[in-house]
Amino acid sequence: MTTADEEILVLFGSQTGNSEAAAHEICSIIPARLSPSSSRVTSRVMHLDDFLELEGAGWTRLVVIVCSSYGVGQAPIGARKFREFCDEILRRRDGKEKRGSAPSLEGVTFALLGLGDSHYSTYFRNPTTIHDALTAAGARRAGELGKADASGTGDMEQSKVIERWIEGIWDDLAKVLSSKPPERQALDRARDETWGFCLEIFPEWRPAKKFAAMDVLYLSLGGIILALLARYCFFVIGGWSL
Ligand SMILES: Cc1cc2nc3c(=O)[nH]c(=O)nc-3n(C[C@H](O)[C@H](O)[C@H](O)COP(=O)(O)O)c2cc1C
Repeated sequence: MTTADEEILVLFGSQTGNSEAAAHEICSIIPARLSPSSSRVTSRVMHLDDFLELEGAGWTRLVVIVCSSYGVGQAPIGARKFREFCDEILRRRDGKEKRGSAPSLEGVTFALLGLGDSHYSTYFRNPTTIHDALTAAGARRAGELGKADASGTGDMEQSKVIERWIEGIWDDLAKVLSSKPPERQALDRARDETWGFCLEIFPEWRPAKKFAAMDVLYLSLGGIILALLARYCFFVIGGWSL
């Protein structure tokens, strides 16, 4: 008998496509490498920002993150909002931001492959920030923190480091999946608190007010009154003209 499917999200941010290619590769291998005979593991790949905004931060118990640094230690395309999210967690941890608290990511485990270039004085700043923020919020890291340096040479060439990290991560990921799963409430709480936190820092994400039942009632009443008025006018004007 097979048990329920388990989904792993592969989240990325990438300016020139390297992290994106690695994320897609990891996502395509996950089902074959991590599905035990008794269940099916599925995977989806998406931008870190889309995970927050479009997926409403629906944390799975295991996420794999692949992300580079861009600008001056900043986030690349598809990870800028996620970086703001991480910066805010660290500001609150360090007491630089007094209001509110950071979301709890207890129950979430992440694997992280970071890309950067050691020629920059801000080498690896973005992956480091992601790592520190997630752990500060209570998430646990699985496996080695991957550090793929675009200036690496020989054995440390970036593409080789990426392939080695991908080849070496499966036992760590399998260990997470074979361990006791977190309580459903823990992941629900991580999702709700992350989403609430995002609404604080990105107020523009607040959904436009939907029509409530009372709005529909008032609109219907308004329509009926208008129809009655029109009918009244029709008879009055009709009566005069006779
Ligand atoms: C304009 C520019 C700015 C960059 N800034 C940084 C940086 O601040 N820190 C860093 O570690 N790497 C930096 N990098 C290097 C990239 O992170 C590296 O090339 C990486 O492989 C890009 O991966 P991606 O294709 O997934 O974006 C920068 C690269 C460019 C082209």
